[in-house]
Amino acid sequence: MTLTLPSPASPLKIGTRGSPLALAQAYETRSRLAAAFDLPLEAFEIVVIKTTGDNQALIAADKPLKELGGKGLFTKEIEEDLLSGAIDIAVHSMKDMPVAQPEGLALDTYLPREDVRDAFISPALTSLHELAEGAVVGTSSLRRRAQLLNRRPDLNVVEFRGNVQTRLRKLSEGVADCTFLAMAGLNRLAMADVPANPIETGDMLPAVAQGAIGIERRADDGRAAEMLAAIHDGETGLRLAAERAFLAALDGSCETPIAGLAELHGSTLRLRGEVLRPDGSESISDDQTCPVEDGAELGREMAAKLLEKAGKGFFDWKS
Ligand SMILES: NCc1[nH]cc(CCC(=O)O)c1CC(=O)O
Repeated sequence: MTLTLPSPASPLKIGTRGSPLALAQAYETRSRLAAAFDLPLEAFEIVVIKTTGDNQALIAADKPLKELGGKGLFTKEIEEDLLSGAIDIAVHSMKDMPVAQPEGLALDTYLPREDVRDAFISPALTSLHELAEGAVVGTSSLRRRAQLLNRRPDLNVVEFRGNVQTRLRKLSEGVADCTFLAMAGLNRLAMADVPANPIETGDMLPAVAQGAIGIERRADDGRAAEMLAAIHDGETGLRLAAERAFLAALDGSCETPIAGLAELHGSTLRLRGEVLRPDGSESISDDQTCPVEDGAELGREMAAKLLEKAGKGFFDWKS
């Protein structure tokens, strides 16, 4: 098959949200594609798409994101633009992507994964272990909140949202002693001046797919499929297959505290998974290995095992 490559006259349209992190990820995708096919950057057009999530997050800046409404809050408009042909590919943080895509779309290309760890961010402290009794921690992530309270029931968790600058300002105002972000985002934005220290995965298991960029396309677009295959990272693909199968079998949404991480050691895949009660009162976890090609199966098995241990109502909020 001969591929009609994009050109400055007929560029490949790359859709993305407009946040600094989303743009950095779109630029990375563009440079990898340009390098793989020896094309000028002008053969690609970055199309910024405003999503319902972006609008609502601006309007209701203090509300927990989970109260702003349903699945696909940050992806609906982008996927509509893919299906209509307004864009050709879309770049996403895989951590924010539902486990299944709408009919007609495929999401199976991943760039090499960044640091998977969470970052501990504090102007005064360098690690979780330095937090004093009763310290105030700021996060809007249900997973991080539940994990923190599970290990440290004495901590006070306050709702914390916004970009890095907003969070740093809140910290300097004394609103909280620390906050958390993904190392991946900080690294991609080259935010060297942020007081961030990585948290080892044994202390805080990351979200499924944290640090991974995924690229979505129309399932029947042969050109996009072939171009994306050239920049796909197979190792990230194997790891996400295990993690996303785990998440899918748990029926996880962004409203359930779930953590999962797959790592490759030669031909062996190690999968760690954790589910927590939203209030942090209970954590159930597992740590297993399998041959690399069996990761998805292990993910499903681990999910079934954890769900059985958890029992009904485990994810319900206690009032
Ligand atoms: N939910 C927001 C989100 N989605 C992806 C990242 C960071 C980058 C990544 O994990 O790929 C973040 C912010 C954060 O958790 O700090």
